[in-house]
Amino acid sequence: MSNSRNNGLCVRELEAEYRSGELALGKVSFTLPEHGIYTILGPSGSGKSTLLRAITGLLPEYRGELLFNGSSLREQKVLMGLVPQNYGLLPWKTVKGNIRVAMNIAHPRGQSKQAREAQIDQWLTAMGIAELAERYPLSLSGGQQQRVAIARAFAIAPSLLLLDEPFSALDAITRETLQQLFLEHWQANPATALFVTHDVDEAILLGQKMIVLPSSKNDPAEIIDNEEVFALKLKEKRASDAFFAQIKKVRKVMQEKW
Ligand SMILES: Nc1ncnc2c1ncn2[C@@H]1O[C@H](COP(=O)(O)OP(=O)(O)OP(=O)(O)O)[C@@H](O)[C@H]1O
Repeated sequence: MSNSRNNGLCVRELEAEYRSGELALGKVSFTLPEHGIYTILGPSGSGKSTLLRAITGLLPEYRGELLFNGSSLREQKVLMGLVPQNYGLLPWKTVKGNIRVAMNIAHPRGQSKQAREAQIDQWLTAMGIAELAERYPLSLSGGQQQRVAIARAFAIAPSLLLLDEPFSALDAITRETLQQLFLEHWQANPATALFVTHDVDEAILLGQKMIVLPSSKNDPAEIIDNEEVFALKLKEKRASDAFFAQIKKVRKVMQEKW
């Protein structure tokens, strides 16, 4: 039986390998409360994508436990929105078609066709890409494809939202705009979210906690509380003392663990 106390995603001693005897992800444990957002930092190869793959079910073999709302994640149907590193868009579908397919799969007996189309239009407008609706993914820039992937992930109203470096292809200004957009939409459409990034500032700006994976798979991950920064408005965060203090803290952990 689940209760509100253990609602959310619980990762217990999760460990994975692709080749026998070679750890891709060391033992990682954390509890992400329902509608919470944690960011994940880690050096290249530390297992960030592997962790997301285990959660989505794309990596069927792992040791340890994954619980959602108190029960095994694998034994229940949890609607997940994934923004993968390569955006994962279907090249033969238009922008609108990509979002439509995801919505049809996620909610096969959902709203009327008309309501669904209106919702797709709303998400495209929210992400500032309404004019790209009939374009095909290969004709879009990396940043535009990322917006489509984010719109698609939000449009299915997932319980779990998993983002693997979603803003990596963007210039600094567009990245800031999308961070703002992302936070606004996450607040209005709360999902339990894990956000992988290589960018320390971004991890501190977006996460209630930061999970820092070590380079050695035998060391434990470091979990850094970030509620003070998280409580501020995004625009205020960058100039706050708390933000600079967190940068120092995260860099110290990186020096010790990377
Ligand atoms: N399909 C695969 N087959 C074999 N080994 C893999 C596979 N995918 C990842 N690995 C290995 O697992 C380890 C963790 O990889 P993963 O992609 O999870 O790291 P990451 O932290 O996401 O890296 P990056 O920041 O570079 O994206 C690495 O040593 C990698 O070489």
